[in-house]
Amino acid sequence: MQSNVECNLPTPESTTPTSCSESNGVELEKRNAYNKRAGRGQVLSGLTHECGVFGAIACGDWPTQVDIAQVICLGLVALQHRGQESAGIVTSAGKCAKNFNVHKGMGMINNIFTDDSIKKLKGNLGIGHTRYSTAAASEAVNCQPFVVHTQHGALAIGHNGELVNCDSLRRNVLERGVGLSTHSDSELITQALCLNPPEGERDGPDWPARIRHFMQLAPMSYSLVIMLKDKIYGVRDPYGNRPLCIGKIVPLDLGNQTPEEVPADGWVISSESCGFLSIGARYMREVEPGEIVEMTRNGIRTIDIVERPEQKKQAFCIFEYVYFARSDSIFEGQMVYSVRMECGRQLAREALVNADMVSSVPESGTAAAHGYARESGLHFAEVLCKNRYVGRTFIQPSPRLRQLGVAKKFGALSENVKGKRLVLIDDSIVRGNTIGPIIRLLRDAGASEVHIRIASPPLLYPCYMGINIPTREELIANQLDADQLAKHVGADSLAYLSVEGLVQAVQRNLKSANPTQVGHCTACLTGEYPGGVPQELSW
Ligand SMILES: O=P(O)(O)OC[C@H]1O[C@H](OP(=O)(O)OP(=O)(O)O)[C@H](O)[C@@H]1O
Ligand SMILES: NC(=O)CC[C@H](N)C(=O)O
Ligand code: SF4
Ligand SMILES: [Mg+2]
Repeated sequence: MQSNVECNLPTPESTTPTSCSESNGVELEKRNAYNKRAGRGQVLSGLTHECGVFGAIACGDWPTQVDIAQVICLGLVALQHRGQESAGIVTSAGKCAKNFNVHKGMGMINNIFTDDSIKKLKGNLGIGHTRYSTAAASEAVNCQPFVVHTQHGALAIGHNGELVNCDSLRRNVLERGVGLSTHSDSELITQALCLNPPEGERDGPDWPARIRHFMQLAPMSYSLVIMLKDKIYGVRDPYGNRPLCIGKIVPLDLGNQTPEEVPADGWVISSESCGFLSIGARYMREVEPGEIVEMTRNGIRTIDIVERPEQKKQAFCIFEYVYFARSDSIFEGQMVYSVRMECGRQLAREALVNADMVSSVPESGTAAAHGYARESGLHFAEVLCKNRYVGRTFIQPSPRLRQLGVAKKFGALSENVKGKRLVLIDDSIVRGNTIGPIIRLLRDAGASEVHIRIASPPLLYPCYMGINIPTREELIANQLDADQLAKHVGADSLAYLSVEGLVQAVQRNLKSANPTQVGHCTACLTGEYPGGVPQELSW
């Protein structure tokens, strides 16, 4: 085992706010990261997930036979990996509905929704949300969807993302006489949509104009489901930073027809497509960056596509491919699993090792490990068994148990490991807390060499678009280069995928109607933010 090198990593307590006079860049970044995260659980490792949004509407005669609330609930279960703090569903009966039916709560979907609560969520359309907080505390008051009553009826919103210009938009909304009851950027979006558009409205509310107006005020980052009494709007920000896609609910028996040919029983809209088959829906397409889609009982249609400023490129979050999304989801015409395999192949081309076998840190490193194995000709075998019940909601460990760290989560498959020279693939290294104890575990189980290969480049910069990468100094790659980190974690060698390699792997088999517009956000790897460095960060 190699000796550890010294590194000056911050303790979680060192991100406590400092006095107001210490407002140089780093201190400001630290203080704002702390304020923004106030009320949220402490994060010890990894990138924390995002939110998931979901919407469903029945076609044909209403009241419908389609079990809308159950469809949404199952749709949210499929998005559970995107957020485990709280969830909610809001349904509506249609134009004559006096009120929306609302059920929200803290925790996981299966604990929040029971047969009883689902029965009460009657309706012909509805939206749902599962939350990992990025702005405002993880508390019941910030659970989504948000519901407000406007002059023109009720409005509900589910939001995935984070507004980069939250503070100025907040001032703008407050100056127009609107009150806000939380610090949530998603409530802010709800209220911003209640503002009359500058060109005014002739015959009642013009919701598409209001949405367009909001999109001009806030360039990114959001995928939204917006529900009125009898319709749902799906909205993706002009950069396409967060995912959103459309599915069609079709009869269970299609005979010899394709899903495109049969009339829809209903339509769904979701952050990811991974849950569609479980609710009898088929994937149709993505919502395009900047697109506003309207879903009614008569079908779906594009209302508008809002342009990006100054012809900037799309900026879909590349970490959706690396880590966040479920492997069976489809983005840009390709399955996430295939892209992860492609990253592994590329990693083998860039950083081959002379070893006996390839393995992975389950689950998210596994597809890349298979790609690495195929490209290198090395044999793949599992070396770690993951306890799927040690989740984020696990009891706060005592200091003694906390020191055992990831050993709680993984066991070594010692018979596969003994005497072997291993290449171990993980998807990412963030704070560097996970990989060291895993290497120890494998060495204790008899591995003769452990070479670490990471299927993404070093994380160096914070994310202002909704991912919890708090401060530069918490990112281990800003403290140690690959060789130093190898020593620090006790690996025989360590190498990352290059930024160019990652982008190539993502774009190699991508299908786009508009290839010149394709683009991915890599800001946390390169420091190049899609809209330029935000002028006024809310951090
Ligand atoms: O460098 P660190 O800060 O320790 O974080 C890196 C780890 O975090 C993520 O996994 P995580 O354990 O969060 O969840 P997973 O089981 O979904 O992979 C990621 O897949 C890495 O394994
Ligand atoms: N992770 C997300 O997308 C969060 C949405 C929103 N910013 C919130 O904190 O509720
Ligand atoms: S900075 Fe990183 S995590 Fe954030 S949106 Fe861009 S690629 Fe995704
Ligand atoms: Mg992991």
